Amino acid sequence: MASTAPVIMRIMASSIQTAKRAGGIIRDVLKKGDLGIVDKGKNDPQTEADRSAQRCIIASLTKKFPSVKIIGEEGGSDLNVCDDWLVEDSDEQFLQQSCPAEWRDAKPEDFVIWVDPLDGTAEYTQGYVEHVTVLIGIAIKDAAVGGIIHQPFYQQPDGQLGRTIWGLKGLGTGGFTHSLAPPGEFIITTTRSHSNALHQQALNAFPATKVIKVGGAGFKVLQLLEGKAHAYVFATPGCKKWDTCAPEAVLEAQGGFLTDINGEHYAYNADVEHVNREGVLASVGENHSELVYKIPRKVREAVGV
Ligand SMILES: Nc1ncnc2c1ncn2[C@@H]1O[C@H](COP(=O)(O)O)[C@@H](O)[C@H]1OP(=O)(O)O
Ligand SMILES: [Mg+2]
Ligand SMILES: [Mg+2]
Ligand SMILES: [Mg+2]
Repeated sequence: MASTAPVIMRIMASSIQTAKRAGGIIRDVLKKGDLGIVDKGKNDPQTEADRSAQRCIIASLTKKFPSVKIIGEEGGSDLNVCDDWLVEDSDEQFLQQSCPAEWRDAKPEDFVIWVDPLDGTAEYTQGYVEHVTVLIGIAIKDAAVGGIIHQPFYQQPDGQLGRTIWGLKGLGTGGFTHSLAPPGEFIITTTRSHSNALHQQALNAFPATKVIKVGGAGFKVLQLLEGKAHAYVFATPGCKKWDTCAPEAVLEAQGGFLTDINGEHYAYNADVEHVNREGVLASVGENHSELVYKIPRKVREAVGV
């Protein structure tokens, strides 16, 4: 079954296992205590966990899918990794499912895999480890189609650490229980470490009953999926394609939307600009275009300039 399954199914099944392994690396670096922090820019740290998790993911997926384009947040990585970091297996349960017809004939050269080995690095370095996710997003041509969101520090009821959420458009989602956000309230989830005056103006335009400030694009989308918030607002550039590809695919496989603040989808082919210049607006799906028009036009015009 595994070797004959369509490419999208094999990439998803390998990415699920690889994201779990990367999560283990992220826990190990924290346990050892030497984070090896490097500043890539303002409010833009990188740690040994970002570097090592990326090497694990890109080496594993490159070996399995040599003709698929893979773009990782941390740039070119040394792919000569120890066997322990080379993930060869696939999620067999995922492979039992049938591939949506629309993706069955996609060829390796149609794909781009967008890798954020550790989303929420600022929070990781500050001890908010529950905000951290590993994101593997799978695009076919321009569209974010599949995604893995792995939470290395999620505490399972049996005490085990880590859970893995997946979504594939046309198939659905797995790894979590979907809940609706409370009716009669309007809860916004937004950045805790990358705010500015313009972003604050956009937030002020919404009649929010509560604003939750947490780190990471992956964690904020999980809050939408689990009914803890109605909308995710980020009205400033700063997020990149590897931050939004996996969250967009998972959220939209569950009926939500993730777009820029004008309501347009980003394109995820290999030639796009990495920065999401027009910000991020995500919602559980009931009223996405209404949310777009809540943001004052002046604010929308100023974002990305
Ligand atoms: N100004 C920025 N510079 C670098 N990365 C950013 C910036 N703004 C957002 N990001 C990335 O988008 C994620 C979500 O943003 P926020 O938590 O502020 O809502 C961040 O965790 C970070 O990803 P990463 O942690 O992978 O570098
Ligand atoms: Mg980063
Ligand atoms: Mg990120
Ligand atoms: Mg990152």
